[in-house]
Amino acid sequence: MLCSISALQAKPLAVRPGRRQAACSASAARRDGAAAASQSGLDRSTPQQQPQSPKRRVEAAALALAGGVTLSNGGSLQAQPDMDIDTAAFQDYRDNPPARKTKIVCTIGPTSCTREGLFQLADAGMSVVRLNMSHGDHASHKAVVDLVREYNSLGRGNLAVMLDTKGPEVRSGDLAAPLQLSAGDKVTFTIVEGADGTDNRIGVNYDQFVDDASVGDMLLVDGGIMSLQVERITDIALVPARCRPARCACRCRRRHLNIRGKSANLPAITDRDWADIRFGIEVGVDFYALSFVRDAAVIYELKDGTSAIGVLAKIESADSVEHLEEILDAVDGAMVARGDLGAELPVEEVPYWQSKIVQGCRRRGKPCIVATNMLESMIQNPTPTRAEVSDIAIAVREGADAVMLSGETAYGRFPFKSLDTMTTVARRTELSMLKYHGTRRLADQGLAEMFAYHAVTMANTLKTSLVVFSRKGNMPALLSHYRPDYPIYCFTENELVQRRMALYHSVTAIYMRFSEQQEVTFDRAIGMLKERGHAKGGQLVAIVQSGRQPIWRTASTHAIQVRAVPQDPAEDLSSDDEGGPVAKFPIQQQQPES
Ligand SMILES: Nc1ncnc2c1ncn2[C@@H]1O[C@H](COP(=O)(O)OP(=O)(O)O)[C@@H](O)[C@H]1O
Ligand SMILES: C=C(OP(=O)(O)O)C(=O)O
Repeated sequence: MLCSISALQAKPLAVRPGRRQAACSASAARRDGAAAASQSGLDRSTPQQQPQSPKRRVEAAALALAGGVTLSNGGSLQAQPDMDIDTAAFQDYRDNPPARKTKIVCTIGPTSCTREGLFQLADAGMSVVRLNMSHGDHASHKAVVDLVREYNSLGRGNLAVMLDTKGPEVRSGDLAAPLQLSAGDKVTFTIVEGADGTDNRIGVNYDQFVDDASVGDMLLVDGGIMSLQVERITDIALVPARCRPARCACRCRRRHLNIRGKSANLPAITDRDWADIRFGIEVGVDFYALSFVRDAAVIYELKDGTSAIGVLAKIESADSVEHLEEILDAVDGAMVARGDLGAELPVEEVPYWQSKIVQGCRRRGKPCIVATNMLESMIQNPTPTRAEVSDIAIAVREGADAVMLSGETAYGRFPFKSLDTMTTVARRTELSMLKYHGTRRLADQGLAEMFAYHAVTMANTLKTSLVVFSRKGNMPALLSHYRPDYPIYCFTENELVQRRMALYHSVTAIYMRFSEQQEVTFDRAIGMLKERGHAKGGQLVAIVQSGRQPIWRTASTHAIQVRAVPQDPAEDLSSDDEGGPVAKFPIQQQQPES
């Protein structure tokens, strides 16, 4: 049984569905369909829910492979409205849920930096560890990276590390004691040394603060938790302001300060950031999240010296949204940093920008993280608010690659419950929206792009996972871009690629040494999928191999195949009237195209 589409660099597509392949696909399709129908007990009388005959599904797959079809759900060749809900598939998924597709970034801080804490978060579904360089020191961050390496080397998972630069941010200084303020109280922000909250005088780390502010401006503390109106600016660099809330505990210790609508006039990457960036190279982080990016120039500056490390732009300033398209063209991915974004821009504009940024990344096939305040109330409480749950669901529905926890896992009282809540909400949301849709329509016509597109269409039609072999990570990223219904298993012998995939939607990356022989490698990979419970005997998988150079000398540069996972003797070899029992793997050597 082998369905294979392959092409040498400039060759046209050839569809070669053999009889065995049709038989295998048909039997698997029948099993799928029957299982879904019996589990759901649903009335399938509407056209969209009509079970498709196995033959039609295979024909549909072949048609889809022949091109000209929009990315769609299992079997239907019509374009589906976005976020469609397929009730039968929902039931199917609920009974046999695949891996979560949306990744989770956790900020590591005092409550999660121990071996036990970090391992527990990792076991519970953390994909990427975020080091916030605004806090902690190099020694404490290095200790976290060491724990991540230990976790990965134990074979327990595949965590990536993201170093989030402090950036040219404006922050208040330390306080000797918490401040209690009442309405009408005046607060003075000053660059004069020694201000520690005494007499309501608070330090600021930015010398030009006074030049940027004007009387009447709103000064936001911690993204707007407190807002203060600037009443007076003195020539000794003081900014007195009136406190808005009736009575509040002033959360002013090392907090972000933003003047609404104005970006600070600081260098894009400060000396302190460069030191942190060098530290990132030394310890081998996988991503930089660059704070307060204003335009693309700073991205090129950073990428110049650090090519192996993915650069994500944090979109969090009025300047960055103005230059959004050029920034997204330059970066490897982005973060919707809603804390500062909602302080520099009117907060009601944040959802609009969130959608723009997520869609902008998805169009370019670049990963996007939605961050900040996702489960803020769980810093103190064991349960989320309904609004927080909806907020996560929206990010998942928009197709963000990842959602992020900040204070919830860094210093909150319920770091594990927060992660558990986020995981559950993400998965539930994914179950209710089987169909994501690719956003690019073969715009640049590259062969790899076309293969990714068709492989995803085929896998969706046949309801199979995708298996990809990758040396540089390009093909799994492309497959992820098209948001397949089922997981992408990326096999690689490059640990950097493996870790980087931790951020990409739907991708589970598995380290595996490739054999000189393609068939041995495929065999080994399918064996690993079975061992880890990702695939069962008799199931189909779509194998994709594509790149500028073939991995195996005798193989095509580009190939898509559908194969059946071999049955163990103990497994039920259910017979199939079109082709007999599913054959043992490997069934047939793939021949290179001449
Ligand atoms: N490495 C760290 N060491 C100490 N505290 C940390 C660390 N990382 C994060 N935190 C705490 O967690 C809070 C929330 O994290 P985050 O949202 O990343 O911070 P911020 O908004 O201050 O940039 C921080 O304000 C800080 O109190
Ligand atoms: C993620 C953000 O950045 P930081 O935690 O550095 O404030 C944000 O502003 O939302």
